[in-house]
Amino acid sequence: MFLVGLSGGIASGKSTVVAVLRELGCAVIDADVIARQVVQPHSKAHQQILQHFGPEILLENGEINREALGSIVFSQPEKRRLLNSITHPEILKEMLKQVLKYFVLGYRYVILDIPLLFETRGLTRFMKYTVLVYCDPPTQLARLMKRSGLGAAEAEARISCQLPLEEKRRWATHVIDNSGDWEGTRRQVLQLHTRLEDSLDFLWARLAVGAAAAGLGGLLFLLIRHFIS
Ligand SMILES: CC(C)(COP(=O)(O)OP(=O)(O)OC[C@H]1O[C@@H](n2cnc3c(N)ncnc32)[C@H](O)[C@@H]1O)[C@@H](O)C(=O)NCCC(=O)NCCS
Ligand SMILES: Nc1ncnc2c1ncn2[C@@H]1O[C@H](COP(=O)(O)OP(=O)(O)OP(=O)(O)O)[C@@H](O)[C@H]1O
Repeated sequence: MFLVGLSGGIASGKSTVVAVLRELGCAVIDADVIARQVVQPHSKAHQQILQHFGPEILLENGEINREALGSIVFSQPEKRRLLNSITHPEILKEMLKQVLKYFVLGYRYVILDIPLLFETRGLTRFMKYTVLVYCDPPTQLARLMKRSGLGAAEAEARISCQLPLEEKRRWATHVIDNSGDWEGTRRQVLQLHTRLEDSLDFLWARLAVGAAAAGLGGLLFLLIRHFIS
C-alpha cells in the first residue's frame, strides 16, 4: 500500500478535486474533517483550547466557535502555532487510524488531503506522490472572498498564513491547475487517477519481476549444487 498526499492553499480547490477522486472510488482521508472531529466537546483538544483561549471561544452549546477562533489564529502567528500544537498531534493520530482501516480493507493506496502538508516538516517523506491543487493567486483570492464573505485584506492575510502556492508547486510530484473551469479540473483529475492506477500495475510488475528473479536464482542454486555433488 502507498500514500498519496494531496494539498493546496486555502480555497484552491482541494475539496473539489477530492469529490471527483471519491466518485472514482478512491479512499480519501480529509484532515479538515478530522480537525473538526478532534475538537468536539469533552475531547482532550477541546479542553486544551478552552484552557488557552478562554470560555469566550465557545458557542452556547459548548462547541468551539470556529469563526471566532479563526479570527484570532489567522491574525496572530503565535496563537496559530499554539492551536496547531494542540490539534496536529490529535489529527495525525486519527489519520493514522484511518490509514490502517483502509489497509485492512484492502485498499492499495490512500489519498491524504492535508492543507498543511508542505508546511509540516517531514510529512511528505511518507508519501509516494504529492499532489498540489494549484490556483493562480487572483483566482484564489476571489474564490476565498466569495466563499467566506471576507474582505480583501482579511482574505489575503489568511492566504499568507500558508506557504505560497508557487513554492509548493516546486515540491509536488503532480500539479492539478484549478485556475480554470470545473471541466478542465475534472479532466486533470481523471488523468491523475489513471496515473495512480498505472503506478499500481507498475508495482505489481516489479513484484512479479522480483519473484521471477528469486525463483530463477533458487533454481540456479539447486542446479549448481546438483552438479557439484
Ligand atoms: C482555525 C479554524 C478554527 C478555522 O475553522 P474554519 O471552519 O473557519 O476553517 P476550516 O477548518 O474549514 O479550514 C479552512 C482552511 O483554512 C486553512 N487552515 C486551517 N487551519 C490552518 C492553520 N492552522 N494554518 C494555516 N492554514 C490553516 C486550510 O487551508 C483549511 O483548508 C480551524 O481551521 C482549525 O481548527 N485549524 C487548526 C487545525 C488545522 O491545522 N487544520 C488544518 C488541517 S491540518
Ligand atoms: N474550477 C472552479 N471554478 C469555479 N469555482 C470553483 C472551482 N473550484 C473551486 N471553486 C469554488 O472555490 C471555492 C473553494 O473551493 P474548495 O472548497 O474546493 O477549496 P479547498 O481548497 O477545499 O478550500 P479549503 O481548504 O479552504 O476548505 C468553493 O466555493 C468552490 O465552489
